[in-house]
Amino acid sequence: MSTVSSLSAALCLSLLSYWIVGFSRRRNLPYPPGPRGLPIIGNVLSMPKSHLWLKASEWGKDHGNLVFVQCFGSPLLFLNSYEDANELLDKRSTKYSSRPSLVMANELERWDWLATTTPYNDALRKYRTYIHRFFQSPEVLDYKPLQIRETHLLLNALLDDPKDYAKHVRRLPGAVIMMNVYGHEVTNENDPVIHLADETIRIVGDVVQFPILDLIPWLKYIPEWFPGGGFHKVAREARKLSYAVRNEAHEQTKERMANGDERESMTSVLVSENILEDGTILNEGYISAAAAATYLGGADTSATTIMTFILAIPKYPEIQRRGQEEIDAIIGCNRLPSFEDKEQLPYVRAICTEVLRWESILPLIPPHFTTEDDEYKGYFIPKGTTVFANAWEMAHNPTIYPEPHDFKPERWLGPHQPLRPEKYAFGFGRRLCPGQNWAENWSVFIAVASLLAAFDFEKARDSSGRFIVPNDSYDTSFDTWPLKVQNYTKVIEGCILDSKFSRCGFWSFLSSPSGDGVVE
Ligand code: HEM
Repeated sequence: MSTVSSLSAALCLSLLSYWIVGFSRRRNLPYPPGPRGLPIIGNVLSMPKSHLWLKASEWGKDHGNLVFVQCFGSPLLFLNSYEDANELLDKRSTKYSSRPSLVMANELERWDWLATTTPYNDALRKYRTYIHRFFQSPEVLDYKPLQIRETHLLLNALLDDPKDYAKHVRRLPGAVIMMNVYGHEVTNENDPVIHLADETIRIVGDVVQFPILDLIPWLKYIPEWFPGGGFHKVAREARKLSYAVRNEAHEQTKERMANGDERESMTSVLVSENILEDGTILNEGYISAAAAATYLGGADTSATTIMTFILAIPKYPEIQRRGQEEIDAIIGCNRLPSFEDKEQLPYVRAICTEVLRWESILPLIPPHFTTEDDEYKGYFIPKGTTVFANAWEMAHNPTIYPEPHDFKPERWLGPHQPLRPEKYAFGFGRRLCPGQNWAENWSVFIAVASLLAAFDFEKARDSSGRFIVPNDSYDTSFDTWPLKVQNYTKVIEGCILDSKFSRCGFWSFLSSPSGDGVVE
């Protein structure tokens, strides 16, 4: 079949689905407002290549907080306000908790086992139960000492090699998660398990190259030799990776267990509990999928949060000073912060909260998908609508947060605080991030408090001694068009800090081999 006839067939199919959606619409209720689209293709031409959240905010200015668009008959709804997201995604989560089907990612590359892309089904409920059990509170795995140890390793690495700060920061959550999930110890920067997982994150991000397949799913049938069939090769490579990332570290954990060399982890506990008399493991596929999804969901997001702190702090020396004064007054100079200090460090906690708001780590919450028709505020929301909560717009609404682009921890002090970013930054309803507690309450806090305690951050200078303006653009790493799940990863390129290790003389014990954070 020629390309032209393929496209005509695809357009006919799209027209049909457009017609079906229109037909099933309840005649007495309109769709929510939105920009006018063209026949058949709808709003496809208005969809930006990146930063869809900004476009959704812009549409919101003209059409209100609910914005409805269509792409080739597929309905998309943007929720620009927390109230609407809370009402639909939290309170009506029975209807709003699935995920849209992704042709390239799920069908061809076989990432369908990944929690973030799985529809709301039994497998997802299993994954979430597992992750919750081990990550929701530190009681099961007692991950706090490990977080402290890895944070101290980060401080040491920054001391030795401040220029590579991004690499050191990235290691921190990755190493803790690998230990929690597999009992795998990350000993150096060339760790093969981390390398495989990071490669996976990159490849999943590359799905963006083939948006057309999600728009016109029928195109997946064109053969590899046919013009435009290059996606088959990419999908083949990705399938290998999908298999490897789910199974390799899992198998290594089983090997360690067989050799009596296991360290307690999510995988080792679940495998032991599910082993049958004949040696097979009940639910093994779910166990390996949940474990792999944990790293993929938690490493980049947590690292980006800490990087955002490092980006903010040299721009606001006054905030750095105030945070350090609080730490010095409460903790003094003889030890580094511990989790027990958290209650007594309100300003440091306020910095962590502002980090979560200031540069929304996931500006568009990964899309939810409706599994039933719904009515809301007099509008009709059809089954099969892809729903995006626009966390960026929620976090930068000037009526809630005056001067929203400024980094102001003070917002989070005192009795009358605005809407807290935890309410939307970790998503909604039945898809709420299962790593929220691990990240927010433990990992990010201890990293921020320890970095403040140990370092003075300031902008680097050029050879003439002038401050270099940090490059604060974020990389978008995971981006599935037209769904545009944008997940910032690497934050700052080029210079950002001269970490002056002048604070309290902590260097004397940090650079000691134990790095245990207590001055002898
Ligand atoms: C500051 C760090 C983090 C942020 C900002 C964050 C944010 C999010 C968001 C917005 C979602 C989508 C929720 C939704 O669809 O409504 C999500 C899902 C998810 N997160 Fe996190 N996350 C973070 C850390 C973590 C950590 C540490 C883990 C693992 C321990 C993790 C594992 C997951 C998983 C597995 C999902 C998929 C859940 C599902 O689709 O049902 N995340 N996260």
